[in-house]
Amino acid sequence: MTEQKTHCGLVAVIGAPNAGKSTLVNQLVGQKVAITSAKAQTTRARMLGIALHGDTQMILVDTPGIFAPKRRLDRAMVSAAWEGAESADAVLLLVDPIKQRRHELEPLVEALKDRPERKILVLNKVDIAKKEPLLALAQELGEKIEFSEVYFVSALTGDGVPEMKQALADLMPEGPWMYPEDQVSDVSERLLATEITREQLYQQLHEELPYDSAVRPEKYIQRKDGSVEIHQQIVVMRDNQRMIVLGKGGSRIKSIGQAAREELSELLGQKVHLFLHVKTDERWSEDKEMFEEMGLDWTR
Ligand SMILES: Nc1nc2c(ncn2[C@@H]2O[C@H](COP(=O)(O)OP(=O)(O)OP(=O)(O)O)[C@@H](O)[C@H]2O)c(=O)[nH]1
Repeated sequence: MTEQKTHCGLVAVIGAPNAGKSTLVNQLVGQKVAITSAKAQTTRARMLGIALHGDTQMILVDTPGIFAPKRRLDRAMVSAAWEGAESADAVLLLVDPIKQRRHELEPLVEALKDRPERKILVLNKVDIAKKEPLLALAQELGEKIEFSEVYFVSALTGDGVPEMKQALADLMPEGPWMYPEDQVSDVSERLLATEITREQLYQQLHEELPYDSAVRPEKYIQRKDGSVEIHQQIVVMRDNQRMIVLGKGGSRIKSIGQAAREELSELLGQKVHLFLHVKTDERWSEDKEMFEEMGLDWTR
């Protein structure tokens, strides 16, 4: 019997905030591994999504949107993004043709153009974008960066994604798989659980909740009856934000907890008991321990 050769490689997904990177990674993996939201900069730490295609395993690095960093949290996010791109077998530049802003794209173009990795341009949101500006943008970017390929996709509907996935798989070098066949991400269930709560916070509070909030894992207990008990702390900077998260008579936090619990039960395939606590800590974004819990590097 001839042994079948496997392929394995790294694909970095780079793009401005809100371009749809997490949505694309979820689509390529075939299940939700990264949270998404209409609020920019939802993705914080670098995370891996693991996609399979035939005998090929692709390790997708979903990077936080790159922007001009000022605060420590932002700087840590940006450096996590570039570390993700290093030594990748392909770097995907994902662009939202509708909302892309010049000042967000420029630094990306500058940083990418001389990099040695194979670069692929992916124009996203074809489900809502008009064809003419889409082609013009592809041409404009193609003049600045040497892309080996260009794809037009909708990460949301999946349109164009299978063709792109096939092409990416073909680029991956021969080698053993780095992760077991059934593993879809490198994020622990404990951390994924906090991300699901954070997604609900964003979805239910929209612009009311500033970007300065975090969800920390407190306890994660597997119960003997097959269910899991999860305790998390929602940290905000100010007391009025705490009141917003709690809502009238605790109604908002209840609804956030309920939605997060339902989604987690489905993802984990077991019954979930979720306990959320809201805490005000105006200095959390200067807290080393919290940074490390979120998988970010404090020293940047
Ligand atoms: N119509 C449409 N919307 C999309 C598409 N892809 C992503 N979106 C939406 O765009 C928003 C941003 O998507 P995300 O996947 O969170 O974007 P991101 O690039 O990971 O964002 P950051 O975490 O801020 O870096 C969400 O509301 C998505 O539902 C698409 O192909 N079509």
